[in-house]
Amino acid sequence: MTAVDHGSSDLATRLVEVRQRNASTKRCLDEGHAALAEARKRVHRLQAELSAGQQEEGEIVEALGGEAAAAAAAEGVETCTAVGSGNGRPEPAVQAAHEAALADLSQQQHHQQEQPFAIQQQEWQQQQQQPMQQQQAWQQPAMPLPGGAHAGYMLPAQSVAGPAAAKGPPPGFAGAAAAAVAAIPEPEPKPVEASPLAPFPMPGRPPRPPPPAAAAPVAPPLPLQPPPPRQPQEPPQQQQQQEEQPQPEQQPPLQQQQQQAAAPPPFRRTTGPDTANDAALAAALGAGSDSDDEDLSAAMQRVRMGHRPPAPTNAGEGLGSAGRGWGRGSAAGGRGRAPGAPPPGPPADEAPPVIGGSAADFPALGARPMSAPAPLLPAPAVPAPALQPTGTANGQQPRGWGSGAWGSQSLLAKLAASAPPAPDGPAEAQRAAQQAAPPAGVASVEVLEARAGLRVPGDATPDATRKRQVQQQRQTFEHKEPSIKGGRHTVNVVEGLELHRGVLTPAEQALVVDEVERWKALGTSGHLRGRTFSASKKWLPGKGRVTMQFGCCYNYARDQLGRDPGIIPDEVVEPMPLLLRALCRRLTRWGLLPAAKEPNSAIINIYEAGDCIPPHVDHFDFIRPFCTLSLLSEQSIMFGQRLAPAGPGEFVGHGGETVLIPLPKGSCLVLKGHGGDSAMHCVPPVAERRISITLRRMAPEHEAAVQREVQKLGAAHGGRLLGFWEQEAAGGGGGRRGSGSVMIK
Ligand SMILES: O=C(O)CCC(=O)C(=O)O
Ligand SMILES: [Fe+2]
Repeated sequence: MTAVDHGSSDLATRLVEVRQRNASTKRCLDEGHAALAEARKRVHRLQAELSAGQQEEGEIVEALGGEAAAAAAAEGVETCTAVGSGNGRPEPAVQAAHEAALADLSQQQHHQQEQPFAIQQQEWQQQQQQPMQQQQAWQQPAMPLPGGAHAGYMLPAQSVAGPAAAKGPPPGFAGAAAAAVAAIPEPEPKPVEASPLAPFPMPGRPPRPPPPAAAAPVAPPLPLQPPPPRQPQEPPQQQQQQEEQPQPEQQPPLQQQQQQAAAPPPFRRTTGPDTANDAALAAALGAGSDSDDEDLSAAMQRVRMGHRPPAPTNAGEGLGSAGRGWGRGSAAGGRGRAPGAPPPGPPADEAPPVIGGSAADFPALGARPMSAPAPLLPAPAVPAPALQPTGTANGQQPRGWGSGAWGSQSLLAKLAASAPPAPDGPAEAQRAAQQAAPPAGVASVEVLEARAGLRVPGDATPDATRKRQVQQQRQTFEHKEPSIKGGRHTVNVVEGLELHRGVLTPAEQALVVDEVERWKALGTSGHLRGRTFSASKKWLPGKGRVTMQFGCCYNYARDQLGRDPGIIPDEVVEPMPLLLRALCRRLTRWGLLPAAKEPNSAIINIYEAGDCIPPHVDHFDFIRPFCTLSLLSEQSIMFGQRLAPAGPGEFVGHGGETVLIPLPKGSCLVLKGHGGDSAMHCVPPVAERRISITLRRMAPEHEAAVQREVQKLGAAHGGRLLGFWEQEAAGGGGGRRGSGSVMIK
């Protein structure tokens, strides 16, 4: 055989080998695809099953009525009292019966609400006498927590250290297929078509005997303990995997325990400074006079003199000046009370009783329109502020409300363009800020923020410094529980949550609160478009949560017109005010949210003492991550794999387990991962007035639909829609009662 023969035979052998290997790889790939398809199908099936279960559950609970359901829950019956939830789809007759029952409740609520609570207390006391490690954990939260048994404790404001464990392949797959499947991102949690975990989604539970803890009294009281002081710098943490094999519980470090025992700093009040009017600023900036302070002042003055409704007397009050966030009542609400502690909220003689209940009970946005949408007026003889062409934000300009038709883009573009680079240290920050200082005549990001009403004029703290300070305080959380899916898995209920403190300084909080109060006054007097503003009927004390939504209309529950929970594009609401857009821009500029996910919608919740928001998972019409900002008082948000109302203003977790995270004033809680996708959350009755601003970005298809409707409405009137703040800035007196909006060609 010649050398050439040898060569070609080697090649032939190699060819066979390579072909075999390729065939094998292809087989694995096919297997991977098949496994993926199966997994997707399974997820879809489970979600459909869940949706159907929720619906059935809602109907049963609806039929039972709030009180009976609460009693059932207190008796350990597995029930999720999503009374009247959108998933429940109550028939009109059932709905009417429910309304009547609730009306009765409003007459007799005092007596009726005592019963479930009494039952719970009794059971709780009985349970206290049982020497269970689990209960000791509740009583002694600062002590080491037993594995998986620490129910309902106040989650220490503590970062979770440690790298995320590598996510192993799902059981049953091996080799390349397993790797392929393991590498697949979690399927989009969208496919629940009927009502994906919408309003107060009480996810259905597979039929199985209740776990031992479920039969226990639902009220594992939480210890009243102050949240620990802010931690100094903490390195960024990797996300925890959602479900892991059981691991030994981590014991809180001694230092942290001591910090928890420390008394909170005194609560102080200040009066917020008057706010600059963002509308006037936007108009002036939009007209190209971004450095013309005279124009700005004149426009602001015009707004203040002519079009500003009287602010409520409490506007701007109640802000802790220290910004440290240890407000009173951080452990208030829900099942998070210490044994023997009084119910949450203000003293009994001034606190209205809270009735737990349905989506419809709470002033759920869009649950039912409180008033007919404001009629459109013909185009007024008001000159439109000349708006600049849209700019780019961090290179990725969100579409929708942020662009064109609804307002000045120029300010936001400048905000983004003038953002200083990320610094590495304090000196670096200063240098970076100086280097990034815009040339003469170009407004800096600090100035632009001030013009948007977000930053106090004269506050020259470099944006880069603020960004670094906030980033250094990022906190992540861990609370592992046995997975409700069963098996040996545990789940970190709060995986993916991030708490960022100091996103707004106390003075900035005052600015924002002042604006929110002003918007509320506009809404109360009927000056905001359609369903932008939604107030409680107030026929049930304690349910007076006022809500305002900007950017899109969102149905928490099925509405009177039979529309499902989710974004309702044809209910056009006010666009995002400039202040909120500047705030969203800050969040992306500082890296709290990805630039591509900059929020374009907002829901503002104004809680009076005793108000709450029932358990829910935010609708998947909004993408993750999203976030919620806290103002006025520090209150706690509760998370759990499954949460359900268990009595008046009482929420209980699956097996009694809940996690409370105190939300300091000026902080921003980012929700994603398990904490944003799967775990439920609620805000138990608040002890003090609180405002939260939930900022979310619509999924692209919804954003497009909303935009279409806005344009359609504009075109139908031969112009385009202006937001209320644009009208104010235009000096057109927007906010004429009933108008809600004007058209400007
Ligand atoms: O008030 C909060 O912090 C939470 C609000 C919330 O969960 C929501 O708007 O979906
Ligand atoms: Fe929420």
